[in-house]
Amino acid sequence: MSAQIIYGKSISDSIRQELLHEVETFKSKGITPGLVVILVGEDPASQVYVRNKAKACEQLGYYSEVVRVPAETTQDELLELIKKYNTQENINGILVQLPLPKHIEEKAIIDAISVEKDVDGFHPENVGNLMIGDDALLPCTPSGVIELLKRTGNHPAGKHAVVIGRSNIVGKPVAMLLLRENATVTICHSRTQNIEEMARQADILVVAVGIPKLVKKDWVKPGAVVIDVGVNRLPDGKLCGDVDYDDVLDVAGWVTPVPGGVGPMTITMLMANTLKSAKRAHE
Ligand SMILES: Nc1nc(=O)c2c([nH]1)NC[C@@H]1CN(c3ccc(C(=O)N[C@@H](CCC(=O)O)C(=O)O)cc3)C=[N+]21
Repeated sequence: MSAQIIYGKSISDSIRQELLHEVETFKSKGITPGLVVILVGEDPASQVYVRNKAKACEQLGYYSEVVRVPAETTQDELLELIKKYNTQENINGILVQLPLPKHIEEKAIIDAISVEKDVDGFHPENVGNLMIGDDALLPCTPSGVIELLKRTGNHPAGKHAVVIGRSNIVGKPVAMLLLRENATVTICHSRTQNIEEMARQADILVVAVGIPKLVKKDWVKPGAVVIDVGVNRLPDGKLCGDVDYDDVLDVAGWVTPVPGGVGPMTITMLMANTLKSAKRAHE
């Protein structure tokens, strides 16, 4: 038996098609969603993502700006830039690409982005609303994971979901969203004992730790859904996940590839958030 592959790229394409219809209705009222992506410094991996985001904007007919500032930009200068976009009416979403250079405090930057334009869903008020279950801009990768599950018929309700990783960007929010979908959720991390055994309890296993090929077939319950959030650039330039894809293939029921799995969904959910923010701004 071999796992079914979850083609994030094609699921992402069909969501973009749905978004395109919505955008067209919206634009017929003379309103265009706008996104600004701010890139500090020249990290080559970030360049690729930023390019993909700009491409998605073009595809959907959004207004988009990419602002590139040098790595030496001060925190105050960056805060000024954010303030400008906070008040600029043609901009509905502000994304400051992370990680930032060490002399800039990420928290100060995230806090400065207006809650309404926080399309990453990283602002404390959006995080709080996610936790409470109120309406919020949800973080893109976690909501992409939920979409992948639902659109392949793998509804989380009643399932045991095990999340490996506890970052603010993926692990914690994806656990919260799974809980909201009525899964029973376990969060594992670097200090978890018997992590392999924990993972093997999962009906849905979400891995977001940034360790290439950490998860082997012994970690996977037969038939489980394995969602690989890892994006690790290997020395040869190739992209690889946190899951040993070839190894788990004959044990898992479902598995996401890297690339072509969660990555494209992240950008699509960013587009969905930007549209949501634009709609709210014109209510
Ligand atoms: N403020 C902020 N928000 C982010 O959402 C954010 C960020 N900072 N910093 C970096 C990470 C990483 N990230 C990815 C987005 C798309 C792909 C993606 O589309 N990946 C393609 C392949 C791309 C390639 O070939 O490199 C795939 O997996 O198929 C990957 C990674 C967003 N991030």
